[in-house]
Amino acid sequence: MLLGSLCQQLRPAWHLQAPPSSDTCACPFREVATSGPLHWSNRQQPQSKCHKRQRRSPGSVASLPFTDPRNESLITQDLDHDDDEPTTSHQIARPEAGLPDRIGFLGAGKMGEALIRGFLASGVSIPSNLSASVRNAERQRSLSMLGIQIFGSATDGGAAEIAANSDIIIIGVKPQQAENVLSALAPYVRPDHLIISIAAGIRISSIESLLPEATRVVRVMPNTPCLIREAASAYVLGNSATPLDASRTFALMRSVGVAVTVEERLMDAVTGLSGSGPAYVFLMIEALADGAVSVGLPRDKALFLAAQTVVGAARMVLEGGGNGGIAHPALLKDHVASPAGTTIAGIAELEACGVRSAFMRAVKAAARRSEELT
Ligand SMILES: NC(=O)C1=CN([C@@H]2O[C@H](COP(=O)(O)OP(=O)(O)OC[C@H]3O[C@@H](n4cnc5c(N)ncnc54)[C@H](O)[C@@H]3O)[C@@H](O)[C@H]2O)C=CC1
Ligand SMILES: O=C(O)[C@@H]1CCC=N1
Repeated sequence: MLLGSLCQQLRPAWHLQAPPSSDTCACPFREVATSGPLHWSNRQQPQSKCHKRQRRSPGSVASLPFTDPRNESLITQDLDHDDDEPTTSHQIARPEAGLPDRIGFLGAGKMGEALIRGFLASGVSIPSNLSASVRNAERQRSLSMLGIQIFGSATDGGAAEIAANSDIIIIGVKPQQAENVLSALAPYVRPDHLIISIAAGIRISSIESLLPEATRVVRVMPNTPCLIREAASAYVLGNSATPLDASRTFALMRSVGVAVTVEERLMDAVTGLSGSGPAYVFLMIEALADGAVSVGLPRDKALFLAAQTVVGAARMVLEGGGNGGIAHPALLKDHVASPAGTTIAGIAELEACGVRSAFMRAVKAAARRSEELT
């Protein structure tokens, strides 16, 4: 109720778009909802979809004065991702064959495994359509427990096996290993392959220069919450990637979280923010819990409350803007801080420690490092 009244006060300044007046949504996404060729599903597709289905809004505060990226993506891309629906048989189609895409990983470490587990959990793929080229014997054993096909090192025959058994090939090695692995892959790349690189810093032009002419390449920056289907990913198309490749990439990444398109010059910024960001937040959660432990809270309860506080606050930003929009965090912050209260005392300490500047510097430093990896 308090949030609602704040919204009323601030709506003229912050809320630019009037919501649809009835339950019948006229958004453009409705038009494309049934037209996408991408889903190979034995479930009946919904009759219509619109942006209203993306998030349930628990209240409204005030939307930021820009287009919500969730709507932008969903208007041009087709993927049904409803948390209430079962998550099976929702694989991405290989349009030429009318079959699900087979996805092969060249390198499947922490990020590759997070993607594999996320794809399996979402139902966007099934074990028999997934494979990985894995160098390390212990990882081969642990990944084979997922039921996916395992091949050896990419530079020792694995790349050929992955190419022969995949429609989409994900480059999942460290940036420093990408050149060797791409060179090993190059002789086996077919025109129908889609190559997705998740390597930080490695430019599309570098990838394309190592592969046959007109290879279809997409660069993606995911993050580890793919594992629990809460990723924030960004992607950019290479010169020969088709609109269908964009849709397949979007469908894959949307199945494990949210995904937006950006220009390639912004991929370093994305890497510094959402690629590396989970680590900043883990550190923040640990530090919040440490603070609570230092004033007497048991460790387990401190961690639990700290993590849920971050989840709750993030969801208020994502869902509190009304009509599915994003709320301004400053407004939400003001609403927690009472005059002469506890919160403003805590905030004064954070400001004295330069916490804003520290977060800004962290993102900038990580983005700079991404630039250096080129
Ligand atoms: N870890 C993260 O949060 C994120 C990582 N990335 C990117 O994902 C890529 C992988 O990162 P991580 O998973 O963290 O690293 P990782 O070191 O855990 O995984 C890389 C894997 O590639 C394997 N590998 C190396 N050479 C190989 C070869 N010739 N054949 C087969 N496998 C080989 C390694 O044994 C290892 O298991 C990097 O390029 C990174 O920039 C992108 C977004 C987030
Ligand atoms: O730390 C790294 O280099 C990778 C890229 C983004 C997140 N982790």
